[in-house]
Amino acid sequence: MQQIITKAKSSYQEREPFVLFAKPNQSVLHAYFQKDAVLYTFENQEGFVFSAFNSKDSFIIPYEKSEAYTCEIQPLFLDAESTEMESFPISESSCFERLVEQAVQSINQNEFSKVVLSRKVSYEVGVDFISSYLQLVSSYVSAFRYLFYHPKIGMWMGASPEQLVQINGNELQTVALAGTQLYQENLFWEEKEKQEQQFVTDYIIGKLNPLVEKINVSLPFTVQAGRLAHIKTFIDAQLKISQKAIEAVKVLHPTPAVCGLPKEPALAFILANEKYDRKFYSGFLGEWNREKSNLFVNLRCAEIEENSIHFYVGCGITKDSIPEKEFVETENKLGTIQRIIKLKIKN
Ligand SMILES: C=C(O[C@@H]1C=C(C(=O)O)C=C[C@H]1O)C(=O)O
Repeated sequence: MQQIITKAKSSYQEREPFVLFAKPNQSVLHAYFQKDAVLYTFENQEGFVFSAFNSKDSFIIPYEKSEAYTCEIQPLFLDAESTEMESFPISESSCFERLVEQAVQSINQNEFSKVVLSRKVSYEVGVDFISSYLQLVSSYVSAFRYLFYHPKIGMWMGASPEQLVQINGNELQTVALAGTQLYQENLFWEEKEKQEQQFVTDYIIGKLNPLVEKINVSLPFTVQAGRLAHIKTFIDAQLKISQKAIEAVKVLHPTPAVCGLPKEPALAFILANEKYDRKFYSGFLGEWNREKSNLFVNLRCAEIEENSIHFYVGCGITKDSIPEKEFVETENKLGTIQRIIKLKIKN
C-alpha cells in the first residue's frame, strides 16, 4: 500500500495522470498510473473511464498506456504525515431554496415532473488528498471509492453509492436509486420519496427495453450509504446479441437520479438555472473492458485544487418538495464527503 501511495504523491508532483479505486465491499486497492500525460478521449477502448455530466467530455486512462498495481487495503491505514481536521461552516441556504421553489413552479406548470438540482460549495483550504482518500477508503466500505488525477482535468475524489451499470458479457445490471433520509433502524419512506424512486425505475426500464431480451426488476428496498439511507431497486437484463454495451451506457446516462424527467426539459432547467458547471459531478466513472465493465455515478464527490476544495451535492425535486427540507438533504449529503477531509499542515 505504501508503494501505491508514494507513487500517487510523486505522480501528482510530476503532473502525471493516475487513478486509485476500491470497489464496493472489497478490500483491494487498484491503481493505474498513466505513462504519459495525454488526455485520451473515451472511444470504447479499455481503461478507467472518467466522464462529465455533459456526455461530451468523456475521457479514459487507457490500460495499455498505464502501469497497474493492486494491494490489500490495510484497515485504517493512515498516512504517516499528521494532518489537521476542521469542520466546514454551514453554507448559505436561500439561493438554493429559491432555486427549488422555481423548479416546483415549473413542475406545477407541467414543464417536467422531476429535476435534480445541485449545489457547488467551495472552501479556500489546502487539502491533504492522500490522508483524505485513505480516510474515505476506510470510512465508506460499501461505496465505490476513488481518487482521480489528470493534469488537464484536475483532481477528483468520491465515495459513490450508485452503480450506473455493470456489464458481464451480455448480462447487464443497473440500479434505480433515489429518496434520501438519515439512516436509522425501522425507517419510514414518505409517498414523495417512493414516487421519486419509482420514476427512476420506470425510466430505466423504458430506456433499456429496446436494447435487451428480458428484464428482471427487484422490489424496492432500503440501502445504507454512510449516514444516509436511500431506496434502491436492482434491474437485471440481457443485452441483445446485436447490441454494444456502450449503447446501454449512452441511453442510461444521465438517469433521472441525477438529471430529471423527462430528461430534456429537466436538463434544460439545470443548465439554465444552476449557474455553475457540474463538470464531472453526476457524470460516471469506472472500469471499461470488452467483456466486463463496472461504472458508477460520480456522487458524494469533491474537486480538489491546490488551495481550495469544491463539494458537489444534489437532490431530486418533485411537486411536493419543500425547499428547506431539500436544503437539509444536500447538507446531509455534503457531510458524507466533508467528514473525511483532512487538511494540509500549514507551515
Ligand atoms: C444527486 C445526488 O444523489 C442522488 C439523488 C438522490 C435523491 O434525490 O434522494 C438520492 C441518491 C442519488 O441518486 C447527490 O448525491 O448529489
